[in-house]
Amino acid sequence: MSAIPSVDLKDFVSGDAARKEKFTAEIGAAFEDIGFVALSGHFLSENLVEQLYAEIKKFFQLPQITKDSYEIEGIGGQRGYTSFGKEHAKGKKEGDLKEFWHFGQYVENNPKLEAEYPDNVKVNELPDFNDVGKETYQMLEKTAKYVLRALALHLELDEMYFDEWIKNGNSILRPIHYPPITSEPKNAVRAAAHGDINLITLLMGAHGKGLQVKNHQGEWVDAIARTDQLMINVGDMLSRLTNNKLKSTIHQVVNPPKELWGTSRYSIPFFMHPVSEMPLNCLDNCIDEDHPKGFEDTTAGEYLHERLIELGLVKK
Ligand SMILES: O=C(O)CCC(=O)C(=O)O
Ligand SMILES: [Fe+2]
Repeated sequence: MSAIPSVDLKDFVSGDAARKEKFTAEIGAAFEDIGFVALSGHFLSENLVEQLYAEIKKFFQLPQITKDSYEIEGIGGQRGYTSFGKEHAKGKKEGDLKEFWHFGQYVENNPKLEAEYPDNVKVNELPDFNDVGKETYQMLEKTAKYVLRALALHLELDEMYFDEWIKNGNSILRPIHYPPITSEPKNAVRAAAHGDINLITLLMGAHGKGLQVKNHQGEWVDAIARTDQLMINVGDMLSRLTNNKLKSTIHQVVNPPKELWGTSRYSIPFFMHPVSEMPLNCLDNCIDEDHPKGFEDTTAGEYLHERLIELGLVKK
């Protein structure tokens, strides 16, 4: 049996109260324990997923000089391309063995946020890349909205509690390419052990081996999803908000065995962020004598800024 429980979002949106409660209880229990679930019944079609993989493979195969022209100074890697080895996990000096692209929010009817967020970057060489990225972004955002509604119910909040904070939120869709390994990586790994910064992460591409999650015994367990499932996990923002009732579990992507060094890995996390004003102050109903308040008050914007400095993406 897999260490990661499976849930089906169709239960939540079925219109059947018992199925909705079942989904809420299952995902709530999983997020209080291992912090990860494999989710089917999401809003991504097979066709869209195939198209996105095709586009991102084409992008990462472009000449390095073309890719470099999409790496934009001064926006902390928040949009466009980030080259190989730039990002490192918190507290680690070796860069991760990956290059990636960022799609950001498509703001609607909000001039303040349009000014706050960097513009999305258009890849001129690939006519469909941008539209396919946008559609995937919006389908994952919709999936995340329902997952957060279930979590709100689990936390005994209003079902729509997160809705106002995630509308036009600062989420990021990050197609990642881990290239073939060509020489002994020493201490560097594809993605060193880390917790995600955001509220929740929806990960496409966890079908092969590589992603591992640290369980409560401190052992690394494989997190492998079926092809129709997204891997979903709690990020540090949600862990803070819930005073660590929901667990942001440390995970990593290990290097393959030497005979597979010649293969690339492609994965596509969607990091669900709220707007920067969202308070991350621990919820009152998550604080009691046995669970004293464990985190200082902050906002999503302040917290994100602090964490991007630690990752080497933003300078102080
Ligand atoms: O590549 C993966 O499967 C996971 C990547 C990851 O954990 C991350 O980018 O935060
Ligand atoms: Fe992660």
